[in-house]
Amino acid sequence: MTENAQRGGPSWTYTQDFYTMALAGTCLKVFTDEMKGKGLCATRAIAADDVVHEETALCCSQNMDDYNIGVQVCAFCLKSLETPRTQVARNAHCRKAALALPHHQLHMPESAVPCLWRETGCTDLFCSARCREAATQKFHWVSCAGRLTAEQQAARREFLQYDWVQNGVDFSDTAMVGFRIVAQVLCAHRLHGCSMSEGFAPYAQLIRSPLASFYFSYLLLDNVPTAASSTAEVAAHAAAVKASKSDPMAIPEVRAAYTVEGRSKAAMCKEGVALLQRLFDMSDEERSYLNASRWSELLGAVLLNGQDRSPPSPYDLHRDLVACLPDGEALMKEFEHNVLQTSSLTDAADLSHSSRGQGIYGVGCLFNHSCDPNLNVQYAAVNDETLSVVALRDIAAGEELTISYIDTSLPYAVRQQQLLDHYLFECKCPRCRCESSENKLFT
Ligand SMILES: C[S@@+](CC[C@H](N)C(=O)[O-])C[C@H]1O[C@@H](n2cnc3c(N)ncnc32)[C@H](O)[C@@H]1O
Repeated sequence: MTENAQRGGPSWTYTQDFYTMALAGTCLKVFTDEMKGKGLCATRAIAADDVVHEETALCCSQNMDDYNIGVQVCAFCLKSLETPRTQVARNAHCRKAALALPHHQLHMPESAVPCLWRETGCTDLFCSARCREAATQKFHWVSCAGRLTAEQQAARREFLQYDWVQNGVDFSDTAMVGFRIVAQVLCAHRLHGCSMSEGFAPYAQLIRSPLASFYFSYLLLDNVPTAASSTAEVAAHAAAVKASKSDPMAIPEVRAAYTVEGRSKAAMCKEGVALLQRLFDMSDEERSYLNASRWSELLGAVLLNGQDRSPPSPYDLHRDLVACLPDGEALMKEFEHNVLQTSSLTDAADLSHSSRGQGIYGVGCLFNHSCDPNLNVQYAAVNDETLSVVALRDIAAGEELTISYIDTSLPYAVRQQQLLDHYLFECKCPRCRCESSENKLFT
């Protein structure tokens, strides 16, 4: 164990074989850095716009709110199974309005393959028999609602309805990914005869931190000053950021928000894992492996490594298609105007709400952050759970490969705050170093 890990911080140790296999034939190489932990660099020169990496997810999962309201996606790859019409009807709460969608017949509906245990209560759908088979082998064998006893089903409902909002931060989507990872580990153990640690091995490579290390203070502060704010505000903000490094509770707003509830994060993890133990009817061996501290660490790993995995919206795809037809744009504008008149929606953009999810990528999560990244992550290239990473500019052999974890158009102070709160590090990329000295001159 590294010194860092002994102090409760993330461990930089990893299994070389895991990455040797995963990176074979790519232009990527793992390196370790004292500050950043593991990272990836280029083994050869890369040209702008080249696809640098493509990978399917170790695990991906629909966000809990969308799952609970029945937004239909493939339960394996998250591809949307809605038609533009069903999407409009759901978002506008109005089937009649959706029937007027111009040129709706242009949409070729995705097939929806039901779960093998639909007769006994599973409502999950898949986009193909192949996805159904992959899901069954990987996790669905143990988590399928149609295969659970009444007591397990009750625990499953409790898990889905559990209050995952803790101190103003919603952990439900993280819990949903964690749930799927636990199902994968148990499926490897029960169906494929692996030990619990073998089943967990791909996730043990991920940078870990207990949930208690995550504060999200930027989500709790209403008026985070920006670089454009007054100098005094920037100075006060900088002082607050500095204080928050050793003690986030030093920010009064954070302290206020964090003390309103009686339940601690540790209690949330304990209750969450107890639900999982009931839900999966775990044996003693499984319970001792998947205990509250591993669950907390797993949620931490998901928070640090989860990547947005939102399938393209069928409504957006349809609107773009219709816009290419004569009068198409005008037709769509008129349609949206009419929907807004007849529904409770106030913004046409709300019609596009498809489904959101998250993916965990074994190699993709090794890209470190820079506020001036040389790579861009694309999801829309393929309508499944594939991650595709493209070069934003020419990259020299040996250069570190970086993506941005946040919106790079944000001002320096806000970027630093978000990275610290969510990813637990201070960014010292060349752009931040430059802007930090400008800020010092300012104040
Ligand atoms: C998605 S992981 C990236 C891979 C990670 N370095 C590892 O060892 O597995 C995100 C974590 O990497 C570290 N990290 C990423 N970019 C960094 C940077 N620019 N400076 C310092 N630490 C960074 C932080 O600990 C962050 O929480």
